[in-house]
Amino acid sequence: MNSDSIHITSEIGTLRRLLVHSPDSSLGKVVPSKAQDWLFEDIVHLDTIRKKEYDYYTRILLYFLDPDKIAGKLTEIDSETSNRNFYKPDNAGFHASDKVIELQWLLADILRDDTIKIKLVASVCAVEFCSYDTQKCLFDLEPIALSKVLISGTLKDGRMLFAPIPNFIFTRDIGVVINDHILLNRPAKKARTREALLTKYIFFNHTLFEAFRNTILEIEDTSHHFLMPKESDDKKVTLEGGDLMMISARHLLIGVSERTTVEAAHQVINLLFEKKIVDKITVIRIPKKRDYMHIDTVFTQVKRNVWVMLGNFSRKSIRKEDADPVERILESKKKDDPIKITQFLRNDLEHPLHFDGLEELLINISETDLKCKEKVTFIYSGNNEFPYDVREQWTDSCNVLALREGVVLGYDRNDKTTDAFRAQGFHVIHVHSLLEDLEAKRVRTEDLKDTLILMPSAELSRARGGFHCMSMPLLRDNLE
Ligand SMILES: NC(=[NH2+])NCCC[C@H](N)C(=O)O
Repeated sequence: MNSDSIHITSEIGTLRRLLVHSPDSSLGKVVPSKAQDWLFEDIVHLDTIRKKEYDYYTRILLYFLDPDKIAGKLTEIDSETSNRNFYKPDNAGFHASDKVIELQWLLADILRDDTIKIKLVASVCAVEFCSYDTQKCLFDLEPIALSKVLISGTLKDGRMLFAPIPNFIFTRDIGVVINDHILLNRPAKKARTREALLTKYIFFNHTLFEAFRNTILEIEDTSHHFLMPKESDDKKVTLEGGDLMMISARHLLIGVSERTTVEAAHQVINLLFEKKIVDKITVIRIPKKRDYMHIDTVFTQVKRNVWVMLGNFSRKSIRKEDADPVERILESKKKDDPIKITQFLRNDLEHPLHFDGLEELLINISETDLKCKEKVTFIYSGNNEFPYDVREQWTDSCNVLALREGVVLGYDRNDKTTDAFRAQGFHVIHVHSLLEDLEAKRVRTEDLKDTLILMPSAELSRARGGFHCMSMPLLRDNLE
């Protein structure tokens, strides 16, 4: 990749390149009593999640980002005899796209260098408390076999060396591209530690990222945290990509949430302002709650002037204007707003701006940053009707991925949210029919406008992330 192969200045510019990880065998190892530790809501059926769900995601991504790999070839790719080899990163028939980039494929690549292999195996063994013998056994593995073990935790003979990392499919959380810089995460949850380690080695060692070595940013714990008598949440530095959104060329959003601490936001602000990478950073504090683990579970952007969000974070619902007076007065006594928004400007740190509600901020972004002249509109989770609003937010109605401005991927199970998309004039199409139309050349990807593409989701949604989480964009066109 050349030096313009990593560049992100918005959430909706045409997507050109991203990092993904398709469900590996470790998803089939989650057991009920462990599911919560491993951050899954339920156990999933491996074959279904791969064949009937995630493979459709791969197909649609390739159709949009790297069509030569797929257009007109689906019958052959998906024939019985092909055995899904096209989708398996360890197989010679793997698509090996450099636009829809699979992390396991990059991992195997860097392991071909013995020096990197020694360092990475030793680091993984240190965090996983492996014996010296296990370390030696890992070092003796071939790069492809080793990449599989480092991810799944299991040897070919079925022996388990350490826990799997089933959340590796949520590549969003490993970091974020901010203009031409890559900010790496520090996971809040132990179950995600190895993901951060593996990707750090990939970014620092794979030739794909050679031109970017000097633009990788990391943040660390401070002496304050080490010296505190007991772990204080806010001084701990944890940061996950789902809480970061590069919303316009000079403006970054940071969520302070269950996963990202105030101290991490503080460090990111100082670091990015010092290096003059952005001019504006807005901190959005949401409740530390499993339901809203990152800000991208609460809202994402669809078009310059269209956002999908959970109505509970709406100023209107906070004020409860429609409630009867007694209820309204009692409610207004509660000081704790569910959301607190503070915007820092690089040139005037002492005078941050405050926003009353999420809509106010998003309208400001559309109008001020993105110079939008049209009316800014909101699509609410579950059409803003209780209990569908919270039910559908739980299954990621607010977590869509924009392939282009106005063309987004979402789950097919969020019916009321889908109705709300329709009501705003969006065309809704299921990925099965879209792929058929594309293969039959009845439609071209560039013809799609204002479209919600519905993706199968029965198993995927149990892992508690949508397509925004399942993507780490590396390159998007700048918005005009
Ligand atoms: N950006 C996101 N919202 N990611 C969702 C991650 C879901 C994952 N099971 C976790 O709890 O960590």
